[in-house]
Amino acid sequence: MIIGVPKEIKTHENRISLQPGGVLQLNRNGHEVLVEKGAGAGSGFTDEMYVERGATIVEDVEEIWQKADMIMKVKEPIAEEYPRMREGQIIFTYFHFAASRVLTEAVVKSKCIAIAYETVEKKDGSLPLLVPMSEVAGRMAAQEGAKYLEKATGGRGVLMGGIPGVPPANVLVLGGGIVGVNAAKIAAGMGANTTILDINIPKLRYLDDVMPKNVRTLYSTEGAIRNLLPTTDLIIGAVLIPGAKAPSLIRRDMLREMRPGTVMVDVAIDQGGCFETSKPTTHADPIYVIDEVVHYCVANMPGAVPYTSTLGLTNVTLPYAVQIANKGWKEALADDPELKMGLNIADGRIVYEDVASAFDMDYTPIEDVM
Ligand SMILES: NC(=O)C1=CN([C@@H]2O[C@H](COP(=O)(O)OP(=O)(O)OC[C@H]3O[C@@H](n4cnc5c(N)ncnc54)[C@H](O)[C@@H]3O)[C@@H](O)[C@H]2O)C=CC1
Ligand SMILES: CC(=O)C(=O)O
Ligand SMILES: [Mg+2]
Repeated sequence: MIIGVPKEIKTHENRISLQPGGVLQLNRNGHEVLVEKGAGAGSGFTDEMYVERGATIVEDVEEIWQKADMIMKVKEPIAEEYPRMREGQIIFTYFHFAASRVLTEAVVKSKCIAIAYETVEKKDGSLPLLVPMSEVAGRMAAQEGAKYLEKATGGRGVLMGGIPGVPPANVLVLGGGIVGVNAAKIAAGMGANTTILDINIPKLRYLDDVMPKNVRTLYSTEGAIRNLLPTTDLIIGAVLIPGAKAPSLIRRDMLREMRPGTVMVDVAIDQGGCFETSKPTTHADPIYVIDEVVHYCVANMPGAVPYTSTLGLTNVTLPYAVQIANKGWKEALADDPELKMGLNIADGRIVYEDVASAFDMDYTPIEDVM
């Protein structure tokens, strides 16, 4: 198979979908890898490193899309990439379809085979291709929150850890999954009073056992959230219903219950966001203010730390990419129920129910396309 690795073109997205060592592994399995010139530079990988491991460097991105049987990306295709997607071509990347009707329609129209990292799912419900990026985004969410709590960036002017004699910041983490736990660890490590809210009681029980003393857990209800808003400094949105649009846990009227300069970091923005007032922002212009509340809604947070993120992402995606390349998508998916969960759209048909229902579009059972 020919595998194409285009350069990411989303704003300030410096990750790449394959590190040089991955090329070697695909070569060893009999596949050819085309890497766009300069695609690894943002993550610290030169063209020479890719060539040394057996890749062909291609200057013209159109040529990569035309020749590749499988395109490996990091972020979802953006408008300028829509016309490049081809019928029957496998695209293996984050799609987050439920957040974008335009993208969903473009992929349906292209008739490509869209295998989404974020819905590959293990039997226990965990999402192996999302985990490392959720770890990065969660840890970053606390860091970014701390930064935007500073006065000069619009925040309340509160130091996360306080000092002796002055209390620390109060941090609410909505969702105690991978993002939430990592956010809470860093926030608590900085000394903040941290509360994790979730609707999964066994998870709260576990977190209560393992988290540091300055982290407490709370069952997530609208009432519980409202009670905390007047004393909260930083809210981190980290809920997920896999494949579906995130639920709006902070509604517009709730902003009035917060103090001016409160900061909200909506990590769940890639699934549409869990605050009603969230809209996607970029690393170039990450925040905006509504009702004196600072909103940070960057949809590709890991893109800011590409060295760490590229290695973390490619550690987990490569074994699946090898399976797809070796067997073709139908056989690879038939052999691996985890990977099968990743198929969202194939041959113009939506086969992931939550994506179809997000936009009231037609749903086709996956067996009909396999
Ligand atoms: N913005 C970015 O750059 C990135 C965003 N993400 C996104 O972050 C989100 C969270 O991802 P993970 O932590 O990996 O998911 P996860 O599945 O590990 O955790 C989600 C948690 O939300 C909880 N939850 C669901 N409904 C809830 C409610 N009403 N109240 C409180 N908790 C609720 C679940 O019980 C679960 O514990 C996803 O949308 C993911 O795509 C992940 C990485 C990067
Ligand atoms: C998960 C995701 O959307 C990202 O890493 O950008
Ligand atoms: Mg994202």
